[in-house]
Amino acid sequence: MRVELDGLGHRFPGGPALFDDVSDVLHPGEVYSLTGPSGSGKSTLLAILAGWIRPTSGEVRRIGVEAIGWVFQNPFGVPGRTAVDHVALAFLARGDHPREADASARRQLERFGLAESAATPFRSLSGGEAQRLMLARGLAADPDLLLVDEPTAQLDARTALDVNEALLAASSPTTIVVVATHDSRTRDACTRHIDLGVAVPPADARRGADA
Ligand SMILES: Nc1ncnc2c1ncn2[C@@H]1O[C@H](COP(=O)(O)OP(=O)(O)OP(=O)(O)O)[C@@H](O)[C@H]1O
Repeated sequence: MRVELDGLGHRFPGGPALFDDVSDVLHPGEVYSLTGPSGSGKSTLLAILAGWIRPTSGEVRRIGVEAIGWVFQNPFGVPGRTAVDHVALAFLARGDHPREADASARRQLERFGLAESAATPFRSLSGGEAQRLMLARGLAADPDLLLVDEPTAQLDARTALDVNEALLAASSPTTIVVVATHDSRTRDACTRHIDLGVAVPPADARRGADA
């Protein structure tokens, strides 16, 4: 299984070129950071990887990738359901027996430093705990490709540190993980890096488009 990025570039109609000629091959077992300044197209590239947006140049080849999961920057869950319920649901959806699903969910929570919060309702989790729960749940579903958009954007520095540490636990031999971030510490927690570089100033980009 792999995802091949072949000369990817994108420009929304009437907008500047966001990135150009991005090529890489993504493999399971790695956690890829996707960095670049605000507006450089990180979220757009995630959407291209997911197949939601067609790039204006180049091609994405998803080889053997069927299930794609997302973790968004705003954690969402069922307020009254416990942390362990959120993760167990992913195992139940994979066909596990409820007792096995519960045990697997607890192991998964432990991996993400949430063992103590297993019985805590989602509404009472801190922002960092909720974000780690989203990562735990995202990986529990065992997607082939997990796309994580700015996981620390809404968090203070101390809480972001916990989430960055959780990213170190996010590597899975059966999942390609891609994390869009502008946080250098989140980048450092990843095992491989894709940098979209400096955003092209709109005026220059338009001149390029008109040329
Ligand atoms: N559907 C769309 N149509 C037109 N322009 C868009 C669309 N989606 C995003 N853009 C523009 O494309 C640019 C890149 O957006 P994107 O969200 O991909 O960047 P980003 O690097 O993730 O930014 P940030 O770090 O601020 O989240 C922005 O200027 C944005 O306004």
